[in-house]
Amino acid sequence: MESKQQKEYTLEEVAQHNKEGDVWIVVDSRVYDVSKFANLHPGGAAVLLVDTIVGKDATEAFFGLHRQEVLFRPQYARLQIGTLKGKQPQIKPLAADALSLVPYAEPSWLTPGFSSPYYNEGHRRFQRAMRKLVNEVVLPDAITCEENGRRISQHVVEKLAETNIIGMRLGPGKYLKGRTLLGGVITPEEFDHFHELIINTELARCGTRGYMDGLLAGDVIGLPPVVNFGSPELQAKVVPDVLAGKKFICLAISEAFAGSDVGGMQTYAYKDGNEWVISGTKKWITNGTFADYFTVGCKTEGGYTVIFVPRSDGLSTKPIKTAYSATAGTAFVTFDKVRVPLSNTLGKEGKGISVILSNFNHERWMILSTSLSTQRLIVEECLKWSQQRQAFGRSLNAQAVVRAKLAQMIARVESAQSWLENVTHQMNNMSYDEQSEKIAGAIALLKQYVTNTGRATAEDAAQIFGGRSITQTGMGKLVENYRRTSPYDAILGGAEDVLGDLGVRQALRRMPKNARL
Ligand code: HEM
Repeated sequence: MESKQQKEYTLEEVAQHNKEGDVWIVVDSRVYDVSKFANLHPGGAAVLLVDTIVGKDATEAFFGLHRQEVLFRPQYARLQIGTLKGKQPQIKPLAADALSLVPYAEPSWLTPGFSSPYYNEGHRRFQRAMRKLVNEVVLPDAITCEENGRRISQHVVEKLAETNIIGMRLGPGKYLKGRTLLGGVITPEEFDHFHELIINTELARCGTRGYMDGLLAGDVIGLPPVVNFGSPELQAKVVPDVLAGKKFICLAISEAFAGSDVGGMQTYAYKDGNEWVISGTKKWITNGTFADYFTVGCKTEGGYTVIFVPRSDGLSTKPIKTAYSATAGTAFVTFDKVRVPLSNTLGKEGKGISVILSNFNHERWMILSTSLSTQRLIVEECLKWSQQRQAFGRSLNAQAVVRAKLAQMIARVESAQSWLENVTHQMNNMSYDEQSEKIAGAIALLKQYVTNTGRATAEDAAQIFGGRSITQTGMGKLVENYRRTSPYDAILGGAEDVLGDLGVRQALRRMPKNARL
């Protein structure tokens, strides 16, 4: 906040204000009067009074200890009284839709001078609008909710509904017909999986993993079985309200008895007249604490069946404490003789496994694309930090060992991005069923690769950030969040090892019988 009245000062004038009760400092050519603030300073008053800081240009010390956003928070911006004579501040808040100029901070299609076969002008317009919306509406809520554990704010839900992001996150489909997408930057007919990839990428840049799931991930995985396998009557009753953000749905498959091995589910449904009666429990259900609807995997006579269950008497949810934020709404769900009409069956009775499996591909693709986006954010954090952090008399990136870590990080994120864009291109050109048959294995392998490399990058980032990587505020806050929560990506939607095996088994099934060296 540089107001017009602000004066210009020389370094000599600043130097006059160099004692307790009269403390001026310079950060990035901005002159601050921190005399009164000193006693409120979270880092203490004493650090502001040392010889090398008080009355001096403290830019280097400042950026060794604070993120630049500190300077732009209104309560701190108002401490600025002027600028250094003849100097212009170099660091300014970025526009809400700005791209980062740090190398590898953006995928190559967003890097000036680079081209891509996958994206057109519509994708670029869409990306800019998404970034703006995320920075202006989603990010402030993400930061607050990640910390206080409350569910996503209703005004954000309403914005996601108004822009039809809730619908778009399900992928291209009939439910988008006639809708205005992101203020009309593209038409529903243009919408493809690359737009959806952009949504995932931009949302994940908040760097708040619990909130990323709290951001209605339940809708993304719970609604497709209704859309793809529900009766027209059920769809008419459920889909519009969920897309409008008036109701929330979640996917209830995993149990304490069965996680990645869905065949081990024990929740049981039997028929009584024209109703299902459901009993059992579900665990780790994302958004379950606040969901109105549950898409439930049940054991039934002769197989498994997926059933749509509204919240009702007999269905109870309680929060599960996890290592990430309670904003995700992770729940333990209990069904105590819950009754729903037989017409709530999703897909064919006894054929629920194929409903669940076909849903998994999109879920895994969503998780890995958000995970990769945050992995890239961490690469950007490390590139910036290793440049600004001075240790042993020089920047961290002057150390070969740090550059070697950066090399690995960049290579991991870039290789995964190329693979992801290839897979996304295949999704654009295959039906839902074809995707299950042909690229379920590739998606599983790619998810294994992204989550495995993600954790390696989280560990490397922790070495680069040192103690800052274990604090939830300040310089290392994004690294801390990612390092704590990247293991989620390696588990949710199928454990990493299981997915690797699935990918190889699918390849082995397709091996020509006569393949020989
Ligand atoms: C305009 C001037 C300044 C403002 C508004 C400011 C504000 C803050 C804030 C908000 C924090 C909490 C951590 C965070 O949110 O990042 C903090 C921490 C800190 N500040 Fe400042 N600060 C200023 C100048 C300085 C200077 C010149 C020094 C010089 C050494 C300094 C040293 C520290 C230290 C040591 C911490 C604790 C860091 C940590 O826990 O890792 N601050 N400051």
